Amino acid sequence: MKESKGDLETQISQLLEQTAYQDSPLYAPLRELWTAHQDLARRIDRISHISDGYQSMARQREQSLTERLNKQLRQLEKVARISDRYQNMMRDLNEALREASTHDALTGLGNRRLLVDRLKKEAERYIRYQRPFSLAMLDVDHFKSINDRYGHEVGDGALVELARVLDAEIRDSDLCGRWGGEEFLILLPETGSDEATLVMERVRTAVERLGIRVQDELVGMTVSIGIAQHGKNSSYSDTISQADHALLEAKRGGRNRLSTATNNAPAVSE
Ligand SMILES: Nc1nc2c(ncn2[C@@H]2O[C@H](COP(=O)(O)OP(=O)(O)OP(=O)(O)O)[C@@H](O)[C@H]2O)c(=O)[nH]1
Repeated sequence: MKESKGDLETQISQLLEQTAYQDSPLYAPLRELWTAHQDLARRIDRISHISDGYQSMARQREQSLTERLNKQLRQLEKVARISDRYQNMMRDLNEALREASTHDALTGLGNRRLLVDRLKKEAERYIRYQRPFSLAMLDVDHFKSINDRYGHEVGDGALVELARVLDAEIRDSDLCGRWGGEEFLILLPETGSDEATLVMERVRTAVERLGIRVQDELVGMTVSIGIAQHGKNSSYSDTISQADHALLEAKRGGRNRLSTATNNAPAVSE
């Protein structure tokens, strides 16, 4: 039967302790061998102890490194989330600013700046391609009396209703904006003054039919409209002036009517 290492070592140690064998010629070499073996075993023990220590140190360092890395990753994720939120906020804010700078707060229609921008573009297109376009300037008739009689809030509500009707009556490619106060401007691309007159007559009738409900009363409202087709050698502001003059003409002619500028001489139609 094979002896285990432990058994052999016990045996040798017991042999060396017995005085009876001390005179044997093998005793001294065996003792030397035994001492060398024990020395070697101690050194191996020490080395494996040190190695174990190193290994556990390395494991600990590895662990703390992983923990530090995970912590940094978590912080990075947090920063990325904050940055995403911040960017979304900035995008929304920019969008709101852009909307506020180009749209009227009361009616939601385009404002004077947006209208002028589009007008300039249409005037440039006219120079390049000679595509016709027309402008219609609208003003609510006797609007002051609505304010005076029912109050400013009802007046505001009437303007909102009016804006909704104007926007509903025109094509998607047209642009209706608030020029200021109770004045509105409609830009009609690809439209000559004859066609613009038809469209605006439809708009005038729609407004005339519109009743603003104030408590039990239905308050009527009408608009006067001046129309001008953009012409050769005209700037966009010339066309605005022509539409404005035509509007004055419609007012002078009795209100609730259209006036179309022809060669700078407005022709009134009821
Ligand atoms: N409620 C309200 N009223 C406004 C607003 N902007 C302008 N107005 C009023 O619109 C009225 C315009 O009055 P006028 O310029 O005298 O013209 P009008 O009474 O409409 O008479 P005509 O244009 O001559 O037919 C003024 O009373 C302004 O205060 C607004 O945003 N809300």
